Amino acid sequence: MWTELGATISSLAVAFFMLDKYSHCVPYILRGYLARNFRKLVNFVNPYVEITFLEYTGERLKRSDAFLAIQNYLSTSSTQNARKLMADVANDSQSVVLSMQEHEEVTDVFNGVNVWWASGKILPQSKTISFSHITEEKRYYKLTFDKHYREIITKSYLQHVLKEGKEIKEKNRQRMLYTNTPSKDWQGWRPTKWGNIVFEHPSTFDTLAMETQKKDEIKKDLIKFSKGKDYYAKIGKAWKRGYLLYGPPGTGKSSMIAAMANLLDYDVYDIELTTIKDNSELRKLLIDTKGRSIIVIEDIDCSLDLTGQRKKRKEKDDDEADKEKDPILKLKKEAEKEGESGSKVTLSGLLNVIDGIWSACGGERIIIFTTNYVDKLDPALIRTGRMDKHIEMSYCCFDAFKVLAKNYLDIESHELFGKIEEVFAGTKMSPAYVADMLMPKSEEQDGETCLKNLIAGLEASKEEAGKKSEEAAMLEAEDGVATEG
Ligand SMILES: Nc1ncnc2c1ncn2[C@@H]1O[C@H](COP(=O)(O)OP(=O)(O)OP(=O)(O)O)[C@@H](O)[C@H]1O
Ligand SMILES: [Mg+2]
Repeated sequence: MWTELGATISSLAVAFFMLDKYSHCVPYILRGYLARNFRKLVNFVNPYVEITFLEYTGERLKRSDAFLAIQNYLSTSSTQNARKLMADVANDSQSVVLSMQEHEEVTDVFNGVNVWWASGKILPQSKTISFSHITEEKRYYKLTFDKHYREIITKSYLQHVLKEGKEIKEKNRQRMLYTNTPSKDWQGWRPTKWGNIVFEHPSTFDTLAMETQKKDEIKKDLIKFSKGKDYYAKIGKAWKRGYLLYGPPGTGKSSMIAAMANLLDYDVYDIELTTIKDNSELRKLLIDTKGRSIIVIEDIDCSLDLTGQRKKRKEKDDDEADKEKDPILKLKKEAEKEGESGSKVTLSGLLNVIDGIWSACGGERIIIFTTNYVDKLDPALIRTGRMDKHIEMSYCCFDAFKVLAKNYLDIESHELFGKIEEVFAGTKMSPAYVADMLMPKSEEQDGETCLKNLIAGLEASKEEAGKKSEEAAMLEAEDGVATEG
């Protein structure tokens, strides 16, 4: 095809050169006419149409869905045609998915019509380090076809490619766990806002120890959300849902997130707020997340002092004047500045990301905040509508213990259960502790030994708690006497 086209164009070029050389022989009017219409002439004899699909559209904020679909679609046809391929592992971790490398070409046939796909990249114009996206490499796919088939290709064929590509992507999809990278890595040859690894957490709702009724309610809520595309469109709400998970350490908040992701088959984006410079960076990160995902901000109360930040900064400014005077303090301050994370994400920035106008990009997303101290959070952050559902992860109850005993020891009932239920009343033990007690530590330890160990542990902690409360009561009484005195 290219040889033919090249030959035609070079013949035209030769004709034009001859025309120019012997211009004195050609009438002036005809010469002008030919010059003006040279391009039209080339287009006329060129029987092919080209369509380019760039990897990034819209000022590089989001990867083009079409590009990804084409990449997946070509992964099947290129395996037979292309000579340079790239390999990746499929989601079963057993097979390999191949895709064509850059500057490769493959042919495809649709309803008897031949089309040609070529992959390529536009390299940066200069290799100097620049912070402008213009200098970054741009990958693309180029589709070439005979212009007589314009209708069938631009309509039916492209639709077929996008549909097939999406299906292949879904089939080969590996669920990912993403975490945000520092913004200095967002520029350059391989911009990456998110670092990722394959998500393989084994936690499920079956392994999660909590009251059965509460667990079922959460499961139903999640499934209803994931099937709610049309419903959310009907009521005019962005297709997203916020969950607040709160409770003491080791009560299964992180395990719950993993179980949710496994139930819905979603990716997980774990946002580390302290490494994000400002609200605009936070927004960019959010835009670069895909649908069908869970966006997590763990320990929201520790991530940023969202409420106190402004106050602290003001106090700092007041100190500034004093430090300027003292050279040692000045040096210390500079060193501190270097080590500082420097995050300027504010409460309003975070709220904007959760339910501002940008939050609707993508759809089908769950936002989860976790905290050990729900009372510390700003009410604006957790009001209904922002965090649609508040889930308390509490200390281990007998119901939760039964789930753990079944999972860890394969025991569904035992004569010691009565005793255990008795000891559980009034103890505050995290499921993490109970799970650890129930895990056999050697080949010799059987289920009964583990249950006995648990009873001993629970009784010991109950005794200790009793002693502590006695001591506290005594201190209180002493205080009372002292104040009276
Ligand atoms: N409800 C639970 N069901 C089953 N296992 C649990 C549960 N809670 C805790 N565990 C066990 O304890 C470990 C720690 O739990 P997890 O990390 O989910 O707690 P967390 O609430 O996120 O704690 P933190 O507040 O410290 O982050 C888990 O790996 C799991 O084995
Ligand atoms: Mg956790």
